Amino acid sequence: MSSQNAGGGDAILVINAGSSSLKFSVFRETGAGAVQAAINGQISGIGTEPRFEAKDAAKRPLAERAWTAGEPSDRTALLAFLLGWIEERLEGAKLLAAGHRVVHGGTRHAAPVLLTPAVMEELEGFIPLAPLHQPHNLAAIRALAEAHPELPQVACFDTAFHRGQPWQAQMFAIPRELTDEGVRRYGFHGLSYEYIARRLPELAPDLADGRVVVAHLGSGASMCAIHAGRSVDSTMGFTALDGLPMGTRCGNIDPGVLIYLMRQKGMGADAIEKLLYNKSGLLGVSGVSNDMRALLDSADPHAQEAVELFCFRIAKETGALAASMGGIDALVFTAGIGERSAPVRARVGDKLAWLGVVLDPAANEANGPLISAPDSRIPVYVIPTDEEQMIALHTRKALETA
Ligand SMILES: Nc1ncnc2c1ncn2[C@@H]1O[C@H](COP(=O)(O)OP(=O)(O)O)[C@@H](O)[C@H]1O
Ligand SMILES: CC(=O)OP(=O)(O)O
Ligand SMILES: [Mg+2]
Repeated sequence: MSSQNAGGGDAILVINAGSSSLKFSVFRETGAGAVQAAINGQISGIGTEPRFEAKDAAKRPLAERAWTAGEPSDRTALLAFLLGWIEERLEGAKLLAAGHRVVHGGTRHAAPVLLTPAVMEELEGFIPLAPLHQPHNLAAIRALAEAHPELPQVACFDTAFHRGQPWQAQMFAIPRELTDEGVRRYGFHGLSYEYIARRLPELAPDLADGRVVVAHLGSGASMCAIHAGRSVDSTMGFTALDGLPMGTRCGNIDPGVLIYLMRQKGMGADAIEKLLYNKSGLLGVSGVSNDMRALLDSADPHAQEAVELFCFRIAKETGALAASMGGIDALVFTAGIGERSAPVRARVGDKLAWLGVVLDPAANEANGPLISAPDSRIPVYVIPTDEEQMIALHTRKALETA
């Protein structure tokens, strides 16, 4: 890409490559290490009907495109299109680096890292631990390195924010050799939690040292116990399958079920992986959809059961995470469902009445930020997450310290 700086501030490209989408942002430096998003966009429907859209900082549409059946639309072709589009849009501004969300960083990476071939090789080793995410994260890095070998690239890990958890939260009760080789609880969605941990004290300064349960409810869903800005426990474990039921993932499950599937159903690892990652969760329970909006609109009793199970498990995990911290001073909802679904938040709120949670229905309908009533024992917030901004800030910092 161009090394000419034609004004507008140097740029950082952020890529969040998911299982069926490729989200991206272009951030511009605004001085003193600060960054501001200039473009946000995504290619969604990868593997089915890819669609590209991009918006400017004021959320005005910049471009849209769909791919017709005959056109090449595999990941490589889509990424090449995306990079070409971004390059044109940079209009000569200097691209400093690309920052990527990489879901699994193993035990070693407690901070973002500048990518080298050796680090890439290490990260490849985590593909079996995050089959829905890690291969796509790394493919985007590789494609970009091929097209622009000189461009510094930084990996920002979903696991990093959780690396400081107490050992009890990280350990499974299995033979120690397995723990030592890395079979432990890692936790995910760390970039989102880190963003919330920074943002919440701006809204509520007295919560800076508090015990906060954050519910990240997107198509992947998890919850985190944050005490004084640090992760102390989370619902996701070794992989992003654990914890809450999700769009298509099962969440917490008795490992005896897996043995049953192997013995009684003759299922192998690939079939079990597909069942638990792609066919379970809201989709599996409802038989209708993995999309919360469709379930809330459906009269099908199984759709209603899926919603109820989701809310039940969120309430249950809130209690567990509060116990991990010895109490709870606030509850925060974030990500797709957490930010936009008043009915889900209302149901969870009802189930936490024992804790003294009382929501303000009008504030909840308006998506917050404060959605609890004045007489609620703890405040409840809705805070839109911004993983991309966290990645841009980390990438900027990694360049400075490199
Ligand atoms: N208004 C809404 N009401 C309920 N659920 C919603 C709403 N808008 C989005 N969602 C849900 O949010 C999910 C996507 O959340 P998001 O955080 O963008 O997920 P991800 O980044 O994991 O793809 C969708 O699957 C959809 O179910
Ligand atoms: C880790 C994870 O589940 O990510 P996502 O929510 O993007 O699927
Ligand atoms: Mg997400």
